[in-house]
Amino acid sequence: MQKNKSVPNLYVAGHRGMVGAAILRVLEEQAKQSGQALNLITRTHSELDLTNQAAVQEFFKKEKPDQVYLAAARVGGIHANNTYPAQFIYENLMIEANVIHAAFTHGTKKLLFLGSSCIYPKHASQPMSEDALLTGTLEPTNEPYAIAKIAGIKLCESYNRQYSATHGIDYRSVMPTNLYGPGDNYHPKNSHVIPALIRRFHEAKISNAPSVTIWGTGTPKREFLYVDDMARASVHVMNLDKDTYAQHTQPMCSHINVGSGQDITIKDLAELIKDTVGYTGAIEFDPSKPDGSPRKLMDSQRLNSLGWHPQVSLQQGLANTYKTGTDLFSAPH
Ligand SMILES: NC(=O)C1=CN([C@@H]2O[C@H](COP(=O)(O)OP(=O)(O)OC[C@H]3O[C@@H](n4cnc5c(N)ncnc54)[C@H](OP(=O)(O)O)[C@@H]3O)[C@@H](O)[C@H]2O)C=CC1
Ligand SMILES: C[C@H]1O[C@H](OP(=O)(O)OP(=O)(O)OC[C@H]2O[C@@H](n3cnc4c(=O)[nH]c(N)nc43)[C@H](O)[C@@H]2O)[C@@H](O)[C@@H](O)C1=O
Repeated sequence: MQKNKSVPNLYVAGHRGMVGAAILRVLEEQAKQSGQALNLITRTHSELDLTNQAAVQEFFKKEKPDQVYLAAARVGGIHANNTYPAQFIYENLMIEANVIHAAFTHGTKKLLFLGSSCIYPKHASQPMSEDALLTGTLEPTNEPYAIAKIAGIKLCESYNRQYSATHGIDYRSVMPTNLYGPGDNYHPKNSHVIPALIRRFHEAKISNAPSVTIWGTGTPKREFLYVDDMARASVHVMNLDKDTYAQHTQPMCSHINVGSGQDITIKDLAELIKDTVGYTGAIEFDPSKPDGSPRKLMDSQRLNSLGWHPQVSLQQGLANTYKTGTDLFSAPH
């Protein structure tokens, strides 16, 4: 595609993932509505392994993106985090360090890093504000992933602190709550709870199974956000002017929460998904499986006060996801 030199080059890392693909949709929609050209840069994982420092440096030297959306990561639910902790900490640290340092080295002024609500302490007071970071012990099932995500925030903060005045860089971090939507990972064990349960209830409906088993006690509470709302938040935060962002993320131009503002027990979520799928059997619980954090509701008032609000309710989002989901059950992940 012919590049238009007068508009910025935007690199979306992880563009084939659930969030990266949604960010592309939002950028494309905004470009269409405004009539402006869009210079997108993308690479698949097999074209560019972001854990490879030399390859990442070469890529940034060649493409020199003006803006980077860093949505590539090793991602998974409670079982995957608990089973593959080395991959979760190593790959995420490498991806973040390589991309953020290469962005700085090759003149990228704006970067948005995607973290996660698991950065906050297991027993943080609810709702969790941005200031709860590093105030207590993390949830053990995902501590390695959380440590890597905290390192990503600190990379952005540190590069800003050292180089913002001299090099004009402006690296920001958003902390999404649990996300779901089209393009999710439906692996029976490694996925997050929503895609896992959509698949399990759907398969039980097809096979007329008498019951479906939910991991854990059903008592933990989670906050869920539809991925298109997350993508709109990402583009919104990237495009806030520097002074506005700095004023709202004092003292260190740090991270900002992105959540729906409402949470639900896993038991009630299971009932909702059961209804969405149209399954009529029973629900059972397996308390031998981990519950993880008891509650993870984020305080997203900072971002709300900056003009972003979620648009898609959990009921609507689940219905949209189920409509698009079943053909993805057999996708590799
Ligand atoms: N999903 C959720 O509930 C939440 C997600 N987040 C964060 O949002 C971001 C996006 O997550 P999501 O879209 O759900 O994740 P996905 O697993 O759907 O997508 C991740 C993407 O990153 C790519 N990727 C992974 N490793 C590498 C690598 N070494 N080199 C190049 N590309 C790589 C994957 O490519 P491939 O598939 O080919 O490996 C994939 O395109 C992540 O930072 C995640 O931590 C935060 C909170 C909740
Ligand atoms: C986004 C977030 O995701 C992970 O943390 P998590 O919030 O624990 O996410 P989860 O979706 O896997 O589980 C939520 C709850 O749901 C229960 N649950 C029931 N039945 C199933 C089930 O079948 N699959 C899964 N995965 N969970 C189930 C499960 O026991 C837990 O109580 C981390 O990767 C973390 O690092 C992170 O960032």
